[in-house]
Amino acid sequence: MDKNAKIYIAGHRGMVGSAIYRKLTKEGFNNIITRTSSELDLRNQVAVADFFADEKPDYVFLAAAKVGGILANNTYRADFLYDNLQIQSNIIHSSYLNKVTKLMFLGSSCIYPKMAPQPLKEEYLLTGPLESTNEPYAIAKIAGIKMCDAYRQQYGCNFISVMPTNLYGYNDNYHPENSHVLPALIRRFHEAKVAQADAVTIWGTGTPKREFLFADDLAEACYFLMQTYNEEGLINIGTGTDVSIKELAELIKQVTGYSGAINFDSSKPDGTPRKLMDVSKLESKGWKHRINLEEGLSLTYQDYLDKLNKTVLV
Ligand SMILES: NC(=O)C1=CN([C@@H]2O[C@H](COP(=O)(O)OP(=O)(O)OC[C@H]3O[C@@H](n4cnc5c(N)ncnc54)[C@H](OP(=O)(O)O)[C@@H]3O)[C@@H](O)[C@H]2O)C=CC1
Ligand SMILES: C[C@H]1O[C@H](OP(=O)(O)OP(=O)(O)OC[C@H]2O[C@@H](n3cnc4c(=O)[nH]c(N)nc43)[C@H](O)[C@@H]2O)[C@@H](O)[C@@H](O)C1=O
Repeated sequence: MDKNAKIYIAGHRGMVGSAIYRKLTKEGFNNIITRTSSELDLRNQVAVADFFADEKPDYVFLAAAKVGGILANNTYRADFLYDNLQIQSNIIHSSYLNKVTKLMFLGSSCIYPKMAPQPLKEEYLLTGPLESTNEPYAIAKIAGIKMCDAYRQQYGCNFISVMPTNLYGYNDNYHPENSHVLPALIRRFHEAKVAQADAVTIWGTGTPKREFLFADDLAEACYFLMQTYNEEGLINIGTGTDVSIKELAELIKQVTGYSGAINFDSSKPDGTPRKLMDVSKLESKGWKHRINLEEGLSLTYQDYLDKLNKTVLV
């Protein structure tokens, strides 16, 4: 990528998009274009077509999506399917029409079958039933992978698909119900500490295992792959190690300095029992994560505290 290349980051205000923006700016790219969702609703086919025809970007990072944790995915099933299909279809098709040099589509580890062998290899895609809580989101993401492949096969477009594991970091969403587990627990433990509460309640049994990657590490991987990887299919991005939700809760308890008890609410869904990425394909290409969970959690908690000083969280 030339430093003057016109690069569109879709979703630049989100956790991932903002990390990619920071990385590209740090690397000296000076022609990055962005739009907020109120300036450009990516579900709107005509608006997206006009935007691409006017701007004609050279590279596209597709990091805009309807995103949320297990409860949001399960509750807003129609929105997760419709919004994501619309956003990605509009951007991918307009990228083809306007001869984008290269596009990166971001999927998610939830595209793999619920009971797939661990660690998850790229070849396990479409080999079994999906986890029901996030099936609509996963179906949209699988459609995105297949769309990138189809445009490559039929039109020769260099559109690639990357599958990040569960992410966390700066600019995360701390909504008490709709967020992912890691930001939800940072907020819950912090608020329990301030309120001197006796116990914090965690959803589910605490036994599911998850792999967590710091969003700035993901941005490094996306930058690396945008320059070096040009294949159809998919490539996992993760750390290759995971923890149970109970272990995560203990770590967050420590980082936030909370001293009470931890309870489990098994009426809430556990979701997929485990989704550990096989990162051998990525590592064989020369990329490895740098920030471990303990370090990333401290950075994220500090970001949460900074945010609390500036805004009132809903
Ligand atoms: N968070 C995670 O754990 C994981 C995320 N991913 C993937 O990474 C990508 C980014 O996720 P993340 O950064 O966490 O998500 P965020 O929710 O933090 O950011 C999503 C961004 O998408 C934009 N967006 C959403 N809907 C629209 C719309 N209709 N029109 C225009 N823009 C829209 C928002 O823009 P605005 O701010 O302007 O409203 C927002 O900035 C997604 O593809 C997601 O599936 C993959 C694996 C795990
Ligand atoms: C990234 C990924 O994110 C989603 O899948 P998920 O991995 O299941 O995500 P999650 O972070 O919401 O939960 C992880 C685990 O943690 C437990 N858990 C405990 N306590 C809280 C809690 O307070 N909030 C949340 N959200 N979960 C909690 C929860 O019960 C579950 O066992 C997808 O829908 C899909 O969209 C996707 O791709």
